[in-house]
Amino acid sequence: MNPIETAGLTKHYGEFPALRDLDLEVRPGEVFGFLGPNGAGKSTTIRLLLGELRPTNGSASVLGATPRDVAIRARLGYVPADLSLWPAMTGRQTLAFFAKLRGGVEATRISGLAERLGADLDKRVGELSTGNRQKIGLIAAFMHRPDLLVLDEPNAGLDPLVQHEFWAMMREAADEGRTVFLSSHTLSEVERVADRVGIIRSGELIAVEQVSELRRRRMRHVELEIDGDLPAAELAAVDGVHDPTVLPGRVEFTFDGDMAQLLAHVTARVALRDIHTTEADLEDIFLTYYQDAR
Ligand SMILES: Nc1ncnc2c1ncn2[C@@H]1O[C@H](COP(=O)(O)OP(=O)(O)OP(=O)(O)O)[C@@H](O)[C@H]1O
Repeated sequence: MNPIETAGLTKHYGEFPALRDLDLEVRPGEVFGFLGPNGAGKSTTIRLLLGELRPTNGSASVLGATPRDVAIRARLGYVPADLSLWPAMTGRQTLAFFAKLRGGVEATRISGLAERLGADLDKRVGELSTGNRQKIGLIAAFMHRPDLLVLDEPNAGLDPLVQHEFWAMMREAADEGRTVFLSSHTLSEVERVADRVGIIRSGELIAVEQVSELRRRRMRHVELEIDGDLPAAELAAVDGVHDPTVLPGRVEFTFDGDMAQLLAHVTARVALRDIHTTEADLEDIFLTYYQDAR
């Protein structure tokens, strides 16, 4: 049984379809990146998986149970997008409270995580900065070594050093056979830690890929300096050309096709003066998925 499985999972807010027909399998021991821009439906999916929302249609199974089953609570670690803690409690008191709910956590486990993240456990939570408060949320999610971690855009406000430590914590959890479901709108983050990525847009899952496959399909930015006219429509007709921009004496586009074929096509029409290519990053691949889906 996979730690997360959904079938036709759908959520409407009134008339508005925030999530449509989601079929998803997240496997044991993987970090699954759930990637999409603001408003794509990531938090809605997560709240359905946690039983905070009821689906309009379809179903979800989490750790082999229905999301509302309280028996799975202790095996879950959750960091919500809008983490709210008790402002008057210190980090230490907050974590002690959560530890109790989860049947106890060794003090050394908590202090070890606090040290890794540089968390201040003695300040009142209400007096902490956003990033420092987030660290308390992360410790609460990781400290009882849950089978499934559900993290909704968890790196909010974390500085780069802390982010690295947090990525290492996710990797370690997965290496121990636990599963991480990580929602993010940053492809570079997901690329670093995830094994597979699901890309969601306007409530629809548009692709699920191995990160290695995303990299293999990595695009290039191509810039051609030319003499003559090369209309965008003609360029767009070449296999692998995306988003051509035509400027005076220059055309630019992203490209994942056959370079020889491209050059033959171009030189048959205009004089080619220079070529610049740079490897596009995963953000561009991400955009391409969106464009393809549109
Ligand atoms: N309670 C609600 N009532 C009505 N519409 C909602 C509600 N919650 C979310 N939505 C809408 O559903 C869509 C998906 O929202 P959701 O919060 O799931 O997106 P998200 O991918 O998590 O975005 P973000 O990256 O900004 O957190 C958005 O268009 C949002 O405005």
